[in-house]
Amino acid sequence: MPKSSEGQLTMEKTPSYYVTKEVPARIYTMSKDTKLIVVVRDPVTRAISDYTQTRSKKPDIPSFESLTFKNISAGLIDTTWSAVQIGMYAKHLERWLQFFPMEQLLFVSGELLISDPAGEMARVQDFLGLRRVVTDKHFHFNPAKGFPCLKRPEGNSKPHCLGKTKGRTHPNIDPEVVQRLRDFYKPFNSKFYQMTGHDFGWD
Ligand SMILES: Nc1ncnc2c1ncn2[C@@H]1O[C@H](COP(=O)(O)OS(=O)(=O)O)[C@@H](OP(=O)(O)O)[C@H]1O
Repeated sequence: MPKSSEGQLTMEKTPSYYVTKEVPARIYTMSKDTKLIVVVRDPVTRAISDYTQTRSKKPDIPSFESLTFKNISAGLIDTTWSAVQIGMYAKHLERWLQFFPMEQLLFVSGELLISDPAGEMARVQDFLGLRRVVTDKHFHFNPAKGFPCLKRPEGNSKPHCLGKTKGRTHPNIDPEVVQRLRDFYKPFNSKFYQMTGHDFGWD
């Protein structure tokens, strides 16, 4: 990581850090004061989003339904499938808490990042000890995309939306499978709400 000068913050983003076993110890060794920000969303939607992303690169992969189960008739969920495993947020958090206190972690709601981006960005800026420079003036909701886009508060420049690979249409998943996943995640979600002191409203 490059060093930050006075008045600067160095930031780095890697989605797989949160779930990679060796990472908390490595970051702690690098700098134990590091602040950690994780965007989390409903783990069921997250799994479907993950699958949609993989399928866009490998269209021949098996169905979501068949990948979800180790044994479909016994209803045994395959927790080794990364799309399922990543959403067990409480399990991953336990590893982080062996190195970092909860005060150094911020969990941003992926749902609120869409419905109230300025509100979530206020939490991020407060957490980082920054003035609230990014506000609702910086967001423009694009109804066609169904997502907020970034804009400059002054002038008429075109808002910047995320690219086509974000916000893809998800396939329809068998509602029974969705319900089985909901039931599976329930205890992990409750534990996560309890650990973070924040109810993300996924159940
Ligand atoms: N403003 C805005 N514009 C577009 N997309 C948005 C936005 N805010 C959040 N999202 C959601 O971000 C999801 C993609 O994020 P990823 O976690 O896949 O990104 S990354 O690959 O880890 O960088 C993506 O998930 P999918 O809808 O499943 O594609 C979006 O729902």
